[in-house]
Amino acid sequence: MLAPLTSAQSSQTPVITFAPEQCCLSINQFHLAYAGKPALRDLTLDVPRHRVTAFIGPSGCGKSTLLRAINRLHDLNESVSHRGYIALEGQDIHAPQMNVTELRRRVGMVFQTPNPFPMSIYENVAFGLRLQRRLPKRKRDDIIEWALTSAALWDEVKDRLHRSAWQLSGGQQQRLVIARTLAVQPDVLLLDEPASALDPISTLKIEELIRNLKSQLTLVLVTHNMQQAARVSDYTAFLQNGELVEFGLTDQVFTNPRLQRTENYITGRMT
Ligand SMILES: Nc1ncnc2c1ncn2[C@@H]1O[C@H](COP(=O)(O)OP(=O)(O)OP(=O)(O)O)[C@@H](O)[C@H]1O
Repeated sequence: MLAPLTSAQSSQTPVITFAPEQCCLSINQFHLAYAGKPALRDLTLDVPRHRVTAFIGPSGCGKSTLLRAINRLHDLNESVSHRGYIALEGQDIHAPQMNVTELRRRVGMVFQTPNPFPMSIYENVAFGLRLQRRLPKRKRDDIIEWALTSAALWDEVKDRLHRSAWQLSGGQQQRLVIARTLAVQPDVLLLDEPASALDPISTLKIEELIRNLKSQLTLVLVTHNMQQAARVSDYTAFLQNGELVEFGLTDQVFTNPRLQRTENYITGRMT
């Protein structure tokens, strides 16, 4: 497990800092408002590389807003204003020289409802690759097999790659969407409640996949499911009212939270 450099905790500004070589995303005093109404309040948080970090907290606390901020999905929403700093591998994501298309390749995002495109399984995974660069077919096929294998889907679809993606089950569709994201080799995968629309067996497959993927990239998971956060994440950030309340090792946050507010949420005394 990564050892934080510093762990200074107060009820106002909990801060855990990782060494630069351990830190993938660095969020510093980040504030975001919709039409002037704050959704994230001066949030400071480091996301460690090659680990799973869970964002938990009551509905409306700002979890999805923070995920969307990390790959600049708010750019087209004119009502959004923000200040502060988010860095990916030390680079300010809002710097003028930041290429947003390249940022979104490096920071993939998977949503609650599986959203395969209306095309074949093969073409879904090839989609981002085709936008990115021209590849010889052999090379493209290799990447598609690698991405589907990484998403634990290859064995189930290898004989029907050219059938419609919409013929897959919901759980398979979600793994296909993850394969599509992996194919362009992101550094970070943001998962916004990726299993909440799935049955228990598909949910366990997604959880196993998340645990396995951290050897390849950094994962951030938004979930309402406390057991899921405890099962798959290494670190947990608890947000409330747009503020970071507590951040620490998942084992510590779940078994020995520092703050009463965290304990109340985790034990279901606050929803
Ligand atoms: N596009 C938007 N325009 C205006 N307000 C928004 C928008 N999206 C979110 N909000 C508001 O920002 C706050 C944070 O919302 P957000 O969706 O990030 O919370 P959340 O923690 O992800 O909630 P949930 O767990 O219910 O998905 C809420 O008050 C919400 O109403």
